[in-house]
Amino acid sequence: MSVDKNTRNLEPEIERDFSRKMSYGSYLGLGELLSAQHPVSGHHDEMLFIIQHQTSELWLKLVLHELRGVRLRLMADDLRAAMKGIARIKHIQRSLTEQWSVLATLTPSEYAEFRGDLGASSGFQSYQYRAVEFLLGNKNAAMLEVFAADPQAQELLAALLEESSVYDEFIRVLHRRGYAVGAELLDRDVRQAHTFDETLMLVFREVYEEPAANWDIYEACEELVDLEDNFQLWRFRHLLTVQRTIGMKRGTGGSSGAGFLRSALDLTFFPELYAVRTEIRQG
Ligand code: HEM
Ligand SMILES: N[C@@H](CC(=O)c1ccccc1NC=O)C(=O)O
Repeated sequence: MSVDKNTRNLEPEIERDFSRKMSYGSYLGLGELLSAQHPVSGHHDEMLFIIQHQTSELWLKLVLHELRGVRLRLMADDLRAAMKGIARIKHIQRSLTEQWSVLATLTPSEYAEFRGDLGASSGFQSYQYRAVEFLLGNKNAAMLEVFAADPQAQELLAALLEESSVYDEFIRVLHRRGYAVGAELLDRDVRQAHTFDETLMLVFREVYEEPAANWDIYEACEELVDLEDNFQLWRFRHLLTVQRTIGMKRGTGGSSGAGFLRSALDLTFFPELYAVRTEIRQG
């Protein structure tokens, strides 16, 4: 069908009556989604700030959903299906990191006009962000305090704190495959952050020294490194955005600000997978 006067004719078969049928908007809950933006300052740029956070939270919701799926597939020893989930998460992470450039168009002067209206609210109170950290194995029970006024969020984090992480389950796959994973690691207190384990690093050295003999594990290890890399890139872009927007001011959430965020770059999910790089012996 050709276009006349730069106007497209609507084909007669196109559905028009949604009084009894599910429509695009009703399926997606757009009524709710698009009425959830409530600027408090009256400043033009606050809409950007709100939407940047809301889209990030939506993607975090999917990351959590996929991480739970990955954990289940690892429990079922289905490494290939687990890797499919990680591949998707990696794309979401790239999108989340890329999105910082939109917020970087907010100048310090513009932000200063409505920052005071944000009160004590801060991304530090993002329970989904914390849930992702927990699911990857960086548990921190002290984080739960912040959610005392939000019982649903606190319960979700309390439950995740008690559960095994994606990394715990990957380590169990290694054990079931016959790799020499230490018993202390298999019986570790999952409420604590995972910390460096020498025997696990030695298992990875075996894998990395003979990739062909350990192919799917080797591949999974590299996928996990990608995941941590991407997570750190997001943190770093957040730090840079914070520095260019509020400099060295304290955070609305009460922290020292940039210094506190920089210290998050020292956190690690899969320390043995980085340490093994130093240990690989030359052939
Ligand atoms: C101009 C933009 C932003 C500024 C100036 C900013 C600033 C800060 C600061 C200073 C903190 C430290 C906690 C505090 O004392 O408040 C923080 C934490 C945090 N922010 Fe932002 N932020 C910005 C945008 C965002 C966006 C778009 C997200 C996306 C969800 C986000 C998510 C977080 C998270 C998850 C934390 C906790 C990080 C951690 O525990 O290491 N922030 N932010
Ligand atoms: N912590 C930021 C405020 C902020 O960025 C923020 C405020 C409310 C909801 C989300 C936020 N984003 C990230 O921290 C600041 O100190 O300016």
